[in-house]
Amino acid sequence: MRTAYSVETVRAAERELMARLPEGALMARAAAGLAAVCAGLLGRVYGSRVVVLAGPGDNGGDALYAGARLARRGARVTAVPMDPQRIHPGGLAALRAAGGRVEASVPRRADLVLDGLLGIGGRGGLRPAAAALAERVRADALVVAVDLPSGVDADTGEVTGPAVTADVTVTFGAYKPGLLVDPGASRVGAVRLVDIGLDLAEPVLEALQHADVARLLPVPTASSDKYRRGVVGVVAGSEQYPGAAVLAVAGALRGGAGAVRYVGPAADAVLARYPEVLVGRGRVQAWVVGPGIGAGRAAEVGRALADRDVPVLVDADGLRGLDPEVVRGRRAATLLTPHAGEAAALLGVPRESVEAGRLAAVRELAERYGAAVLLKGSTTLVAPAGGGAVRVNPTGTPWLATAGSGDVLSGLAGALLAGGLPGADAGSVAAYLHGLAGRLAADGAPVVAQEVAAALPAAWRDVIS
Ligand SMILES: NC(=O)C1=CN([C@@H]2O[C@H](COP(=O)(O)OP(=O)(O)OC[C@H]3O[C@@H](n4cnc5c(N)ncnc54)[C@H](O)[C@@H]3O)[C@@H](O)[C@H]2O)[C@@H](O)CC1
Ligand SMILES: [K+]
Repeated sequence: MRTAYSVETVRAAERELMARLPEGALMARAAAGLAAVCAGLLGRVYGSRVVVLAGPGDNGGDALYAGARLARRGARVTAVPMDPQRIHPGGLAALRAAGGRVEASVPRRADLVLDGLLGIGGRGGLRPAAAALAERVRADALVVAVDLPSGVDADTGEVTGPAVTADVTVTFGAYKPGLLVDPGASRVGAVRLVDIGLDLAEPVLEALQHADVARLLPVPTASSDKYRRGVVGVVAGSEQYPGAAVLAVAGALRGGAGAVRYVGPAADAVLARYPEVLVGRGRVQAWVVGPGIGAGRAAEVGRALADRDVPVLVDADGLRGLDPEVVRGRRAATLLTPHAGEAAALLGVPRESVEAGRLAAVRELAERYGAAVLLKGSTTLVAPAGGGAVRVNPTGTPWLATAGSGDVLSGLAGALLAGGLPGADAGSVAAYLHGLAGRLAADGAPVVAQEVAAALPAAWRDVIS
């Protein structure tokens, strides 16, 4: 499991460690790790041109000390302070002693730029002085962000004004949520973690890895029959959107359902493609309701939710007008799977505010509905029902933003619910497999939803091998 920690937790761990170490030891560790990554990126340090954008705090200190290390190895290092009156004194002295220079404006030529403007102490987008420096960075220089790209909020990934876009981010002690959640995540480039010995408490964000998914996947045993493996009831599709039913069923079948029971007006289309499907109501171990059902079918959603002891996934049109009290009153797991627009409608806010504050939105929905919530998007997030760490999905490809892809995901997550996984596990494992299948199917080229479903077995095998 990859874990990310809040600024508060990182600062607490830092205080605790600093109390036991000589003054400056922690910053020296950070700077040494940073300089080593930069040296690796430069290949040849001697004679290279390095620019250090130095902010007023310790982030600038890290960058200046790293600059000093590179200068000692023969790099031509120029520091440009954001505010000449406020620059880390120790870092500045070290850089000068190593032969580095200080200039008021960004040099025209650079091989590597260290963004040490703001770290975890940054609040909001870059203010004008910092933004002006960041803008002058030449596109052909490698940009290495110190701890995080300046202007990205460490706790949320929110970007509320100008911000740096890095090729590489060297982060200290722990991943911060802002490195893993969009829009911040799309500005970090490759992330390198430098261990500085922090002893960290609870993470606020986690990302599953292959081994975690392999451990969570329900695998049939010799004593399993189709009912124990889970029957998934799929209420999906309409005359207008029969394909949504076919794709949700495909996801459920490929997700390891013992059987799929289809309820809705697209039975012919479903059976034509999957003759193994049962049609009509009956006992199920989980319901998937909503993909492509269109408007005016709230009664069917209500009927699934009224089955209080059976896990239910609600997606797409099923989410319209969903009553928090009904969801909160359920005993079995409920998993809601909105995209940003649907989440915005549930929260009564504009879509843009969900996209800008994805972590806050998914937490708020989980809290309001007392349900696990999977918020789809460029970084899919899954919040558990009872609070606790949010999962961020590390797999996926932009090619997955294709019609019907979400229907496959719903069926897949429904199969995992039927297999006995709790809501947030079902959602995060489904997102992981779906993203992996998308990558395998797309392989750098456009992909359609059916192919994502067809690639699920390959993704499954990849995870367990
Ligand atoms: N906490 C830790 O465990 C460690 C922290 N270290 C470094 O220290 C950094 C944090 O240092 P600081 O607490 O000094 O904070 P920062 O260096 O992130 O920023 C501090 C100052 O920037 C200014 N500022 C804030 N928002 C701004 C904005 N939007 N535009 C312009 N100026 C703004 C404020 O004056 C603020 O006091 C970390 O990111 C990391 O680089 C490392 O040295 C190692 C250990
Ligand atoms: K930075």
